[in-house]
Amino acid sequence: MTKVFIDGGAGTTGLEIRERLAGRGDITLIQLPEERRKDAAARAEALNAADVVILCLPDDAAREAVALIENDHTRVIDASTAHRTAPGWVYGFPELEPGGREAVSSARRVSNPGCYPTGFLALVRPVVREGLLQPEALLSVNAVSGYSGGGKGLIARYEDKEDPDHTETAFRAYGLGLGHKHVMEMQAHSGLAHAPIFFPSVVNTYRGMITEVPIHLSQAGGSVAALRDCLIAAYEGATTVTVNADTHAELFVERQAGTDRLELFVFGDDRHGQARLIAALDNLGKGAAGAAVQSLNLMAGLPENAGLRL
Ligand SMILES: NC(=O)C1=CN([C@@H]2O[C@H](COP(=O)(O)OP(=O)(O)OC[C@H]3O[C@@H](n4cnc5c(N)ncnc54)[C@H](OP(=O)(O)O)[C@@H]3O)[C@@H](O)[C@H]2O)C=CC1
Ligand SMILES: CC(=O)N[C@@H](CCC(=O)OP(=O)(O)O)C(=O)O
Repeated sequence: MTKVFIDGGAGTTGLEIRERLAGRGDITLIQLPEERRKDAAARAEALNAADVVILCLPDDAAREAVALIENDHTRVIDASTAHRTAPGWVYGFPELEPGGREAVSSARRVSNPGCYPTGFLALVRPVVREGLLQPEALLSVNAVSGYSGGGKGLIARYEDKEDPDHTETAFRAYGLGLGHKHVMEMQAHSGLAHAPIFFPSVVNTYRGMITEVPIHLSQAGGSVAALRDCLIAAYEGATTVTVNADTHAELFVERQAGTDRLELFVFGDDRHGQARLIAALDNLGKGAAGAAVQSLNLMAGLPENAGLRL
């Protein structure tokens, strides 16, 4: 029986992870009473008693939680941005690189990928690795997220009419200063020499995400089929990542809402020399809780897809 403690278990991602672990006979959850869930001493005790801890905290609190671990036994999955490019941390995306599954299985410290980078990297990393796209390529990423992607604070902004920043707008672009916290992660794990230009946005729906990378075929593989074949080969045998060969799909942001799947598409036309690489996922699924539970399963030697919504 694997003992798991979710630090930040009352937050948006923490609650999603709890739902996926509920009723499982192979996991025991260590839980703190509501009044002690932010008490450093209580957290330290739970962090050190667990086999695996999952940090669903703001970045600074996640760093603090890691510092509170004083033994060699407790293994960590950090859902925050704090350690995604940090030395000594394994990137918790088992399908992304050959050997990724083994790396996560044996890791003591795993950083859970960001929701936007999950879609971007799934599309771009295999194409760079196989040499269809030069590392010097200059890319852009357009993405749209459900508002749960911003956690309790952003959920309140959309759902609580008393919130000072309440909005009912359908579409909101943000990160316009081009310094979004996910950009470094996207560059570091893609193998690109230059950071992509990132255009994130939020729509007035709770969950779901679409991430797109537009590409000129003259700098990427030469044909739509070459790009699609590259992705199909990269994810052969993967169960959470699939490549859909539909060339005329209409994509709704909620397409994978409520699932832990990551679905990839390559649209385009060789005659126009352009392609659109698109990923559909749930920001709270493969973009957060689903990925964390998948890593937990691998680290604990349990069936990789246990508890996942596939
Ligand atoms: N939402 C998403 O789609 C995704 C989120 N993430 C990342 O996951 C992490 C959690 O995000 P999310 O669940 O959305 O955020 P939430 O704001 O919904 O939840 C964070 C939780 O952490 C608690 N918390 C804050 N500080 C402390 C502390 N010092 N000790 C104990 N608990 C604390 C908060 O308490 P309180 O309830 O009192 O505020 C809250 O319950 C973040 O780093 C985020 O970037 C990653 C990918 C996707
Ligand atoms: C809609 C929205 O606000 N999304 C969040 C990203 C959510 C997420 O992925 O959190 P991590 O940074 O831990 O990966 C944002 O852009 O900051």
